[in-house]
Amino acid sequence: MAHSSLYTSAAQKIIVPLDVASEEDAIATLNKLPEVQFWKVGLELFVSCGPSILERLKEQQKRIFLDLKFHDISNTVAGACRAAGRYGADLLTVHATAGRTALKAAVTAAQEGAADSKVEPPKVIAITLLTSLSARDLAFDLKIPVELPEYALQMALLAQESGLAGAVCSPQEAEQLRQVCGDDFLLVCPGVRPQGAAKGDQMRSQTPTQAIQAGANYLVIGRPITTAPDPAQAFQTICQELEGI
Ligand SMILES: O=c1ccn([C@@H]2O[C@H](COP(=O)(O)O)[C@@H](O)[C@H]2O)c(=O)[nH]1
Repeated sequence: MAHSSLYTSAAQKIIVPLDVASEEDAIATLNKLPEVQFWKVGLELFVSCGPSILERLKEQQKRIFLDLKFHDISNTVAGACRAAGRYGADLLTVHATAGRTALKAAVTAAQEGAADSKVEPPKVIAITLLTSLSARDLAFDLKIPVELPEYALQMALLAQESGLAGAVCSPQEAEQLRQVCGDDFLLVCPGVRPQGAAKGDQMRSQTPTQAIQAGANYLVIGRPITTAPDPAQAFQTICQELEGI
């Protein structure tokens, strides 16, 4: 059986970030990983080369997670989401800590932007707590006197109450968020590491199998794939792991 049909359902759950600084490098990454259907464009690439990379992805019928993590006053978040809504991305991020008014404004504005350019609106999802932060960081540096799982849950509930479609959380919090927020709330999990892979700056990681079993809809997996000696093989190995669940 061809790899493309064997790994289709698992492949659709994996979002690979294009964490590179030029459109040329992004296209080179795309070409190395033709099986990847869902790509993430984040701050490094978008700030480096602007929205033209989104056009390149759409030309190839790829799905797009526009991970710009807006965090500002509500008027500014709304303006950014209106502009981002015009690109036809599938997912768009804002920080939950922008607050209820900004979150509500983000959803409305993303829909307005999409209507302007006659595309489907992106699903707006909230960052609960960056996966690079530990319980220690939360308590001692951010001075937030709440246990980390409870904090992530409260941020997800704030997002849900504000009309967002889902949240970004670590796989370690996914099970609780799935139980409380229900099956219709999207859970997108970065911080996913195959067994034995380097964690880098990810502080709350789990394996692909653990993340899916905990209730994640999508896994964001970057460096374990993109910096592997054979990225296509690394992607395929993760797909095989997920097909075996
Ligand atoms: O809490 C968050 C939110 C976003 N990310 C993004 O996911 C990828 C993870 O890349 P790896 O190479 O697999 O670590 C990266 O683009 C982050 O910006 C996150 O890690 N945590």
